[in-house]
Amino acid sequence: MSEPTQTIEGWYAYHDFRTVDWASWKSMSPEMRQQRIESLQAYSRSQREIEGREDGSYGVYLIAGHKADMLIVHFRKTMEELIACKTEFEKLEIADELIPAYSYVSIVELSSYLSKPGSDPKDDPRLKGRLEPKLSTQPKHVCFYPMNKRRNADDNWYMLDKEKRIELMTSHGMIGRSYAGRVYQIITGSIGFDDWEWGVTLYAQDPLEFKKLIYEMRFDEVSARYAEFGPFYVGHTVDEGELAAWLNV
Ligand code: VOV
Repeated sequence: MSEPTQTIEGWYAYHDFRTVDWASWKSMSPEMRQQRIESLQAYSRSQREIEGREDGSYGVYLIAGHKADMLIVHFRKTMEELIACKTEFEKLEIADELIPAYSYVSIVELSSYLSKPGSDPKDDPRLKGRLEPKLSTQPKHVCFYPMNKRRNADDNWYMLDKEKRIELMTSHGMIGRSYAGRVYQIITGSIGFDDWEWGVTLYAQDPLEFKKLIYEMRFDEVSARYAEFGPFYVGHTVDEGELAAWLNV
């Protein structure tokens, strides 16, 4: 058996994709719409306060294409809190108009591939920011997709020996680092939690950087040979005022 890679985990993550039922939304009276928008804004503001308490993080995004219209991301200390976030949202009146399109449950994960042998990654103070990322400080655009590492008879990531996996991940890290300051990645592990093995959440000021980075990685062996991808979602962050303007009919 190959030696499993040690991982350390941070906040639990819930990516909640929604589609607006525009027909139902448009058929409401302006007063009903306004009331629902205001309660969504109040909910959103209260969720954002979690960052100040360092107990989690929250972000709202508009999504391009027909797969979803918006994305709400919750980071929390426990799985129970993720469920509470979901329930609190569903109890809002406007949730009846925001139809679930996709969701992803995972936990922020760092693997030990590139850490120095013998060192305890938990001793590194820089890690806190990576394990407990603040969504409010991320660049404007977001890209999310789930992925697996392949387990075919010929190409099975989980049967490679540790040295080979370190070699491949080193090459992966080098490509990623050439995008330093332009693309920020949050890797969340989801084995046992959701249908894929990882969620990849990327942030960039310019969405074209997503295409450039992901394309370049396709040529790198770890992605070319071992990666399998789920659906891709791309969009940008909005504050409460922009959210209200977007919902305004
Ligand atoms: C800004 C870009 C960027 C950078 C700098 C970066 C670096 C790194 C490092 C240093 C490490 C390993 C240690 C750790 O920190 O965990 C990882 C780990 C990982 N990555 Fe990565 N990655 C990036 C970006 C990046 C992208 C775009 C993808 C999607 C792949 C693609 O083809 O679409 C990805 C995937 C992953 C995954 C699934 C893991 C976990 C793999 C496992 O088997 O455990 N990643 N990644």
